[in-house]
Amino acid sequence: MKSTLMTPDRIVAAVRQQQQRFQRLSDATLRDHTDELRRLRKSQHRHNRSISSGWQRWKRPDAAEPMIEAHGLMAEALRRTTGKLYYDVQLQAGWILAAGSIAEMQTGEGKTITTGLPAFWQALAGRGCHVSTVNDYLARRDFETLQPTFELLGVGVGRIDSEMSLAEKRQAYRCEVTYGPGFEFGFDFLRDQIALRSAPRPRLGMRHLAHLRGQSIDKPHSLIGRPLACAVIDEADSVLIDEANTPLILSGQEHAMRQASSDPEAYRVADILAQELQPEEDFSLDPVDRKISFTPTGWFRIHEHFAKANPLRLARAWSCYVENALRARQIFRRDVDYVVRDGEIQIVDQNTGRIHPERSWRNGLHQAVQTKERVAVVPEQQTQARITRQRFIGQYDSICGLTGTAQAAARELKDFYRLSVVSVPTHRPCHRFGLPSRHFSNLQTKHASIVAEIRARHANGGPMLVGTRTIAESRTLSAALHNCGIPHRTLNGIQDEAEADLIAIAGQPGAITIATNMAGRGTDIALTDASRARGGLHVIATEHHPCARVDRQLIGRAARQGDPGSYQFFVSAEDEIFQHAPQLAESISARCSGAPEAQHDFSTEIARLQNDLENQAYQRRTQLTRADQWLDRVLETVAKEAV
Ligand SMILES: Nc1ncnc2c1ncn2[C@@H]1O[C@H](COP(=O)(O)OP(=O)(O)OP(=O)(O)O)[C@@H](O)[C@H]1O
Repeated sequence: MKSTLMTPDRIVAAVRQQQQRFQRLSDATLRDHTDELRRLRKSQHRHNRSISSGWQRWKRPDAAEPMIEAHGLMAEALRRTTGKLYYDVQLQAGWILAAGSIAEMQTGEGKTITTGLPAFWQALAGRGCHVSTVNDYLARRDFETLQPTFELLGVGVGRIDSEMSLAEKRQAYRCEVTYGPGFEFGFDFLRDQIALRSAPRPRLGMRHLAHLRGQSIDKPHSLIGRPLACAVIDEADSVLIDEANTPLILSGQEHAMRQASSDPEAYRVADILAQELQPEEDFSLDPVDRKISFTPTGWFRIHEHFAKANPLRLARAWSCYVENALRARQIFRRDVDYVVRDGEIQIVDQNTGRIHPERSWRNGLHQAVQTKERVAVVPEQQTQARITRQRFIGQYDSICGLTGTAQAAARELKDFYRLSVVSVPTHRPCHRFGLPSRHFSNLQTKHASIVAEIRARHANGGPMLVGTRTIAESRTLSAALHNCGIPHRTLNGIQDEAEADLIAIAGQPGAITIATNMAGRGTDIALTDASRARGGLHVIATEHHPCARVDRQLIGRAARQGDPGSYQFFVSAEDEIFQHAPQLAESISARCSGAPEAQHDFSTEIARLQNDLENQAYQRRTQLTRADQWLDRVLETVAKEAV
C-alpha cells in the first residue's frame, strides 16, 4: 500500500500549489487568509494541539494542511516583496523548522529568507516568535530583508538591539515576530526576572482566586518582554553549543561594592608586584586553561607585600588582586582578548570576533586589565542576575534552528536540547575548491608567504577574503600589505567604515578584505559577473580555529549558491591551536628545517586535534549542564519543603 505520509517532495509540491492559488489574489485577500489561519492556530493552541511535537507529526496530511497554507502564503508574499521564489530545499528546510527541528543547510543556501517560514507559522499562534541571530548586524539585515514580506501579510514585525531604550524594546516585543541577537533576548529575560522579583507579591491564595474568576493578576508594568513562546535560532550551533559555556550575566553597581573595590591604588600596588614576580620561581602559567598557580616562594612574596596593601580598602583576599594582575599581564592580550578604545577596555568575543563595550570581566579582573593599560579604573560591577544559555533556551515552549554546521554537533543538540538534526541538500552543486594547506615553522614566514600569495593572486583580479583569528593579526597583515602598496580593507571592529559598506564591496573584482571572525559567520559577500569570471571569492584562512565548525563557516563565505570559489589554510607551528599539542608543533617545525615551508601535509593531524578539543569542550559543557540540573533539583526540593 502506498504511504499517505507527506514526503519532502509532496510538501514542496503542495506548498507550490497553494502559492499558485494565492498568486491570483489581492494583497488584502492574502491578509484575510492570514487572519483565518491566525484564528485556527490560536484555537489549536488553546486546545494544546499546536505545539511542535516533532517532525513526524507534521508528516500527517491532516496536520500538515494549515502549515502548507501558511508556507504558501509566505512564499507568495516573499515573491511580491522581494521578487524571490523559495527554492525547493528552502521550503523543505522551512518545514523541518516549523516542525521543531534543526535544519542543516550548507553555508550560503539562503537561511535568512528560510527563517521567515517557521517565524510566520509560529507568529500565527499569537504568542510571539523570536528570530535569534548571533549579532546586531545580522539581526538588522535579516529584519530589513523580511520586514516588507511580513507586513504585506499583516504580521507585526520588530527588532531589538542593545542600544535601544526599554520603551522601544517593549514595542518590538509586542510584535508577532521579533528579530534580535540571542544574547539580547537573554538579557531582557533577566531584566524581567529582576522586575518580577522586586514586584510586590500577591497575598496567599489571590492568584488561585483570580484564576477561578477567570481574571489574571497584573504583571509589573516595567516588564520588557512577554513569556517566551518560540524561538527560531539562526547559526544554531554557535548559539546553542559554542556559547553554552558563557553564562549571561547582568551586572550593575551597588553601593557597598563600589566603596570596597573601586580603590585604584589596590590594583596599582598589585600590578607593581605582578611585574616583579618571576615565572617558574614565583608562579606557573597554564596558557590552555588560562590559570596561574603560585609556588611557595610566590606565596611568601605576596604575603610579604601585603604590608603595603594592608591600609588599602580590599574587596577580596590580597592574593586575588595579585593573581588578577598577573593574569592581566601574562594571559590577556591587547587586540586579541580586548581593545583599548575611548579610554576604555572593550572585550573581544572570541567566538564572533565582535567588540562588546558593554561587557566586563568579573571579580576584579577587568580593573586589573585597566590598571595594566593605564586607563581609568571603573568601579566593579556586581552580578544582579545570571543564567546559563542552556537554561535560558529551556524557557521557550518550543525552539528550532538552522545552521550550515549542525551534523558535527548533532549528538549535543539531541542530548542537551532534544533537537533532531535533518540535513537539507544544496540548491545547486557546490563548486568550492580547496587548495592544499601550507605549513610554516613560525609566524613571520607564514605572514610573509600570505602577503606573497595575496600579491600573486591580486594580479588575477579575483576578490579575496583573508580571515584572521585576532585583531592583532589583521593589523599585522594590513600593515604588510600597506608596505607593499596593495590596496585592501580591514573589517575587525575597529575600522572606520561601516560593516555593511565593507561587505557590499568585498565581492568586487580585485577587492581584498582582511577580516576577523566578524566575517566568519552569516556574512554574505555578493559577487559580480566579473569576479565570478575570475574564479569567485578566494578565502585565505590564516590559522585553524580549535573548533572545525568555525573553520568551515569561514571557508563557507566562498562558493555560495553554486558560484565558483576557493580557499586555502596557512598554518604555522607558532599558531595558538598548537598550545594544545606541542608535539605536533615540533613535528611541523622539524619538517621545515632548512626550508621556510614544510613539504608535508598535516591536515589529518590537525583535524584529529580539533576533534579532541571539541570532545574536551563537550565534556566541559556536559559538566556545566549537570551542575545546572543539580541546582534545579535543589531549588525544587527547597521550594517543596517551603510549601
Ligand atoms: N530563493 C532565492 N532566490 C534568489 N536568491 C536567493 C534565494 N535564497 C537566497 N538567495 C541569496 O543567496 C545569498 C545567500 O543567502 P544567505 O546569506 O541568507 O545565506 P545563508 O545560508 O544564511 O548563509 P550563511 O550560512 O553564510 O549564514 C543571498 O545573497 C540571498 O539573497
